[in-house]
Amino acid sequence: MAYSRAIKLVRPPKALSHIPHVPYFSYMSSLIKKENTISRNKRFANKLFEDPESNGLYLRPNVKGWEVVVTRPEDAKKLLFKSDIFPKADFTSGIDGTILSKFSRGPNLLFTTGAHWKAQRMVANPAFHRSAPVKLFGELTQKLFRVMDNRANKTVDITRLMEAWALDAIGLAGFDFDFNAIENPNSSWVRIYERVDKALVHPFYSFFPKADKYLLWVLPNRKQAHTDLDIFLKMIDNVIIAKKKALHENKSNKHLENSEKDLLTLMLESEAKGSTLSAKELRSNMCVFFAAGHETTANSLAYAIYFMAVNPDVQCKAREEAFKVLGDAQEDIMPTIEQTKSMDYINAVIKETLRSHSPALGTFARKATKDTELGGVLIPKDTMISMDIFNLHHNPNVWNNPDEFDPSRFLPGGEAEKQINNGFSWIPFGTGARQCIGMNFSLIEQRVMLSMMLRKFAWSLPEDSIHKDYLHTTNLVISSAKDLNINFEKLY
Ligand code: HEM
Repeated sequence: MAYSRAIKLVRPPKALSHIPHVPYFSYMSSLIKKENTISRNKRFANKLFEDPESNGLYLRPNVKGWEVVVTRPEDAKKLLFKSDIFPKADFTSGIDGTILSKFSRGPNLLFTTGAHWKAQRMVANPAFHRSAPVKLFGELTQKLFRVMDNRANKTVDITRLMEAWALDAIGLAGFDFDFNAIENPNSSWVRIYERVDKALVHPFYSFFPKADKYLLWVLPNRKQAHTDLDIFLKMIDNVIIAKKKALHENKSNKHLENSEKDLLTLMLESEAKGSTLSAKELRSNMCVFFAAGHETTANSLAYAIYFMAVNPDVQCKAREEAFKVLGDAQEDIMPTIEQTKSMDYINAVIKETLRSHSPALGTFARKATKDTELGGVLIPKDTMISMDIFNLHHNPNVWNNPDEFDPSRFLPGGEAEKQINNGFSWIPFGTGARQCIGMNFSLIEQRVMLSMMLRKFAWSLPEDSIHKDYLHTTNLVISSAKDLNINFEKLY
């Protein structure tokens, strides 16, 4: 029994034997050892692209079994648009009580499907359309400058700094809660959140969720993470109760423009006009905004800063644009929403960063509802399938010299515009009905922060950086770069 289960785990199903697969043990060992994203993909997937006959499909293990992975734009279109054939696979069942299920795998936008998901998206869409808190993002960037100014040493771990900035941004813009991570990265709320966040992505518990429930008595650190999570969830519950009360008593943050209100208030206001979400759904969505919106944006910002450090000409052009749009006075200028729309080059840098190193390495798996075809081969009913964003963005049959960082691809008349399947060859936020709801929110965050940063500092990579030859990123679902130190020089 145990033997046959083990065989089932390490060997792909017979029905999928026509699709090449990665070797189970070396792939798992690569995940557990947090092997660098580029080298993992070179070893396991890139070989496919060398074969002219390849349809870009391959098989790899996920937490629920084996999934087919897709790397071509034409297959992305079918997979992500035909949600009747390929709805999201259910990743919520069978793991009640784990950190993942308590924090993010609940009744929220990311994990529900069908009518349940639609009802939630109807409440959340108007909130995300109205939200564009440029003033808040600008003020947080000024706060960050004050902290950077006060440091004697101008070499900064940019991943840590962007994580602090993005945590304050999502706390305040999400539900008006101030972590104050920029000024006090060791505050108790920041530490609680960090411990929860770290516990969420632990590969061992992702693949062996039962240990997270039944073995806590021998796992004191894990038990502590559960306690931290309970405290964090209670805090969110209290914020929701207070917001609802304020709204009911007509005392919510009315003084703010709509675009500056937090997402929770905007969602509660949009509820007032029709469908409502339960307290559990609201809490679950707040958690998902953290899980899906914090590290993704933080890493995207850190990567953009890295790419501008190793491409000084790109940094120079981006700075010229920041001066052109915001003026060259020697003081902080916070962009308006209109100004963020006229930053063509900075936008191209952000887009090329997201092509080259999208923090979301892939989409969540879908599950085929019937026997169907993808990439010219049979996909049997119940097969799990996901989009490999990293390999799509690095597919040399799709992008010219994909390993080169070249923002001009995204300028008017550039390569991106000319691609026939353009809409599906650049999908850092996914595509189709389940496209990232926070896409514009995140792009605005990035335009505000980077344009202000470019006016205030020039930066470079230290001589001894481990990232000198290429950006070393790792992780299972959301990539990040460790020890990404950057030297900053103040311009005013
Ligand atoms: C650079 C930043 C971001 C990246 C790269 C990113 C990436 C993605 C991707 C690839 C998906 C689609 C997953 C799939 O199809 O399986 C997604 C969905 C989602 N993202 Fe983002 N995201 C980012 C920022 C944000 C932010 C800031 C928020 C919220 C404040 C957010 C909230 C969500 C939610 C709720 C979904 C699920 C939408 C649905 O299924 O209806 N994301 N994101």
